[in-house]
Amino acid sequence: MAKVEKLDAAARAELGAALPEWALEGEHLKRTFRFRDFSEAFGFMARVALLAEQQEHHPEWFNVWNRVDIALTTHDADGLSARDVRMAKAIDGMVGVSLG
Ligand SMILES: C[C@H](O)[C@H](O)[C@H]1CNC2=NC(N)=NC(=O)C2=N1
Repeated sequence: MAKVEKLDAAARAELGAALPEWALEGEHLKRTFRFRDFSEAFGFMARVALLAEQQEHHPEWFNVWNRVDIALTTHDADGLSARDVRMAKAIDGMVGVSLG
């Protein structure tokens, strides 16, 4: 995979406004999601997994029962890139969508 450009300082400064639910921690964007139960949490993870395959960009994540912690970074950039911002926005767009 070709090297990917890291976000520059101006782009990083805009993250708080663009992604208010996400915390910028070093080279990761982090957000914790909570659901009614494990089934809903895992359903969400399945949807994010399909998104990750579409975008060829995969989250670092951790699940315990109804909680899913997601950390986004770009391994090919050794840091944050526009791919993480695009993925975070797409994940935000899924929240609240019925998991059936
Ligand atoms: C070849 C493949 O597309 C790359 O290795 C992709 C896969 N998923 C990835 N996911 C993340 N988070 N960062 C990457 O740099 C990355 N690279």
